[in-house]
Amino acid sequence: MRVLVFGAGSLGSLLGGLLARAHDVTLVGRDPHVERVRAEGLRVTGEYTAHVEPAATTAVPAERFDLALVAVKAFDTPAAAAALDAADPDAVLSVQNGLDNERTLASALDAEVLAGTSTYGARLTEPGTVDCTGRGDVALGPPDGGESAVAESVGAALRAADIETTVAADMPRRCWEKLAVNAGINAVTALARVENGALVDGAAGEPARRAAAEVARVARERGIELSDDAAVGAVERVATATSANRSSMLQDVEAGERTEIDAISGAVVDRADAAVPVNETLAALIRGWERERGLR
Ligand SMILES: NC(=O)C1=CN([C@@H]2O[C@H](COP(=O)(O)OP(=O)(O)OC[C@H]3O[C@@H](n4cnc5c(N)ncnc54)[C@H](O)[C@@H]3O)[C@@H](O)[C@H]2O)C=CC1
Ligand SMILES: CC(C)(CO)C(=O)C(=O)O
Repeated sequence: MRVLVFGAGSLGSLLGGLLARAHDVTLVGRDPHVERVRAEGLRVTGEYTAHVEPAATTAVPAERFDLALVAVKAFDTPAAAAALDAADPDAVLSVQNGLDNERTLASALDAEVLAGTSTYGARLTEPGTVDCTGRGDVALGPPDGGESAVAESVGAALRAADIETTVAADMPRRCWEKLAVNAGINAVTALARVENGALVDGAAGEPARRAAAEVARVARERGIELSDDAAVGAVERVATATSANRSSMLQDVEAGERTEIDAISGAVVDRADAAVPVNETLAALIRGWERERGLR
């Protein structure tokens, strides 16, 4: 398969690096990472050990691709959609966090867009090197649920590269459950400056559980079957499994960079029929910090 990875940062480089063991992969990212991959190849360390030589570029080549895998931060999705037009991909898979990414991509591209969730942990440690900090899995399928031949063939391509993959007919529920996990963990850990494990039995766990229960309520308002217990249980399970992790939002705040708050807590607030006070508060605090820093 010819695969274009748009957003060769942490997750894009990990999945792109793994895919390059079985497919013809082109990474689209930024220098100095792209420059180093071109010169020395891409090293994958941590849970996997690999040295691969995918093509790497800072602009989407005007060539045909079977699959475009989108791994930019959610606020860069409109730019990704505009840039991907040049590559004319047959299928597009978003592995990003947050709601709306698939809709943004589908509205701009003449391709079958698949929803995806990834629980792999990835971190670019230096240009040319990505560390897999946790083996997880990718779930993918049509964004509105159901089955599709394209989803099956993309799933088979990921499995051929030894990426743990589930082709799922219930992506709407899975995306909302992942949203509950991110709404519960990300802003709380970023504001409290704690690792994910502090939410398991520490005082910061209470707002995390309340935020997740609000996501479940909003999901049900939108016709998705997600119980409070399932959403809260997912937060507890992920916080336990990733207890030593600093969430991506905590890392963004520590690096003084823009966060994905709009696509996570903000998306919950935007879709709620009634007040979601915990998510409203978390979104307002992180947005306030971003404004203060001139990031929005
Ligand atoms: N890193 C992880 O372990 C996980 C990340 N995710 C999600 O995956 C998405 C990506 O996350 P990360 O890889 O951590 O972010 P990242 O910031 O490390 O990677 C994104 C990359 O896209 C590049 N990029 C953005 N716009 C571009 C453009 N126009 N042209 C070329 N390159 C461009 C950036 O330079 C950056 O290197 C996010 O939605 C995140 O929430 C989900 C699960 C785990
Ligand atoms: C699952 C979790 C919370 C792991 O840290 C994550 O997706 C993130 O940090 O963005």
